Amino acid sequence: MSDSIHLWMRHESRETERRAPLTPADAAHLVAEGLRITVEACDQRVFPLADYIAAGCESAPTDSWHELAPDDAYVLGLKELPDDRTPLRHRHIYFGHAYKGQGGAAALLSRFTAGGGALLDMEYLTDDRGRRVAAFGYWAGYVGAALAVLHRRGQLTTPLRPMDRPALDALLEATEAEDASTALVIGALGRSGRGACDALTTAGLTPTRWDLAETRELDRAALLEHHLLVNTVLTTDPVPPFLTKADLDDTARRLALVCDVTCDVTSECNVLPVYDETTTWDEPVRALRKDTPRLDLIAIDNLPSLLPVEASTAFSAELAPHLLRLAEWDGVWPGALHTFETAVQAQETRYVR
Ligand SMILES: NC(=O)c1ccc[n+]([C@@H]2O[C@H](COP(=O)([O-])OP(=O)(O)OC[C@H]3O[C@@H](n4cnc5c(N)ncnc54)[C@H](O)[C@@H]3O)[C@@H](O)[C@H]2O)c1
Repeated sequence: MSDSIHLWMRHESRETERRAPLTPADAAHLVAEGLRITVEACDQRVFPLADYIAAGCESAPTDSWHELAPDDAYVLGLKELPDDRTPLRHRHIYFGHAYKGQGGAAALLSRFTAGGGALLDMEYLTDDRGRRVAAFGYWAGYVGAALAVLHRRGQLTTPLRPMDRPALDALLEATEAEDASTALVIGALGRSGRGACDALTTAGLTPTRWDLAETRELDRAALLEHHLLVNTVLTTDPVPPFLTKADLDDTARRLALVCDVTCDVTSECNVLPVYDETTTWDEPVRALRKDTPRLDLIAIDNLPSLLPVEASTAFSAELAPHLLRLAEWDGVWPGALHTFETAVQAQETRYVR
């Protein structure tokens, strides 16, 4: 039984974030297994609060975890916490983006150290073979590639709004005639890569698929021959960049659009160090070069939110079995805590030096 575990699913502070890490159906299963689950009200969440209450969860006001969540509750979320610099005393399960030298990482880790809490980062919940157990990658890749295709076909309407897969597929299929674009997906064997390839296939294209083997010795000329590049690489070690500013100025390149699903913009591991800022739902496309020839960028870091039901349902199904194992503190959890503690130690060592 897991009756000592209290999960507190918080409100997401990003207005565009409609996903949830746990669906009402999976919450019902966890409650039946003895977990206590509190769900904060969240206007934009795709699943109504009433569905969680019907599933046996308790409710709490928006953003109330600071004051109301007991110290031993696990605060569950997806994206960033409000940036208010308060010390963090709980164990938080979410995507912290704090271990790869990203902007704001040191400040976030310091908040945990100050409050005595811990980050159990969803990106670092891994199995015995080091593979992530729960990820949104597939739908990120799917949506990213779909947006790229629609932009190339002049069919991308802004601002972007969440939809469901049948509606997105209908757009891709309706615009397929006469599109002779060549598309390259790098990281094609991963989750996002598979999603990207599936969307491109739905759109009637046949993507070139590169993964580790094909980039070991990067064929830059072949890369620049494609009209569209979708980057879905996940690397934790710095590698030589796939694109440089010199490539952007290459007048012979055919490459006209880059969709960076990875969005590791401020990280040391960024394989596309040719831009500094992600793009948004309001302005999803930015020109990196206006001529020589034109090169556009799509780099949206919350792509799966555009298909919130499909993305949440897939993610929750992967995560829920691991939440059940919090009580025994086995499986993915000790490793996630160790990763956090290692990051904190590394930060403290840097400060001492
Ligand atoms: N933009 C978004 O909204 C969004 C959402 C979810 C995930 N992501 C990001 O997408 C990225 C991919 O996630 P994933 O779940 O697909 O990861 P994954 O581990 O499933 O796949 C990554 C792939 O990259 C390949 N790879 C690693 N280094 C490579 C290299 N040097 N050359 C070629 N291929 C290489 C791996 O072999 C693997 O197949 C991550 O950085 C993740 O954070 C972005």
